[in-house]
Amino acid sequence: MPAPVNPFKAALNERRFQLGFWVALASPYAAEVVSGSGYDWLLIDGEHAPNDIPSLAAQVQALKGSQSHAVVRLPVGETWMIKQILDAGAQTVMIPMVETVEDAERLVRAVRYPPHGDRGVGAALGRASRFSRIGDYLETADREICLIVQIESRAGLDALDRIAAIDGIDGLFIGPSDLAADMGLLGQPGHADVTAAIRDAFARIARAGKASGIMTLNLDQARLYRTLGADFMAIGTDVTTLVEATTRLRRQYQGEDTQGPAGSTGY
Ligand SMILES: O=C(O)C(=O)C[C@H](O)[C@@H](O)CO
Repeated sequence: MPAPVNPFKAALNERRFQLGFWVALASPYAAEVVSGSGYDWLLIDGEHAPNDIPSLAAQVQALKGSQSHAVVRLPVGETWMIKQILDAGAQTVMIPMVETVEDAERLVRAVRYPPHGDRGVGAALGRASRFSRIGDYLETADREICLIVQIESRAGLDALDRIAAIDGIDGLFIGPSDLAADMGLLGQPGHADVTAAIRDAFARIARAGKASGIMTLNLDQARLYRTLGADFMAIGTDVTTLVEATTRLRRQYQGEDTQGPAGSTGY
């Protein structure tokens, strides 16, 4: 019995658009609630949400059986974190702030078993192999692991072509908020200069034959990103949606203006 097929990786390889949503409440219960909302993937945020490996793993488990694939964003691309979250059953990991070819090549090695990488062998203890019930896991795991790197600085953009060319990098996710900040446009991810940089990045990623990812809380921006070539895109977060919905309900009951923004727009 081989490692489970990674439907998200298969979709990216076939350029079938994948609609996503950000999960940052750091709760398996909340992740399971969102997993019934029809998104192709859910970003389980280990960078900006109060998560650790156990809580990230619990949210991966909470998505099992739903149509939403777990994309786990680690806080940094530490080998030990990658090893543990893959052994816990995550099949798709996203690493923030990748800026060099060397970093990207190290990440590829971290998600692959020898001789093609240096992922530690211990999945027999983990959920990834169904606790050793998948007898062929070691031989079949690599092909079902999906590695996404975030390009979200001018240095990352400078190295983008060489990073995209690396075998084993499946997708490149442009982080508009951090890219805007690095461009001197803190809090303005929708600025025209940021959008121009994203347009160029998407074109270069496509030329490399890789998948482009992004996120936005603005639906008009989302439709623009789709026309620019986004292959996987998150269009909201659990936290901001909860703030907006709960605030709007109170205002409606109290007869207040419900048009005003309820939460942050600079994300
Ligand atoms: O830079 C970005 O934009 C991202 O990487 C997404 C944000 O980190 C996400 O937390 C939304 O604010």
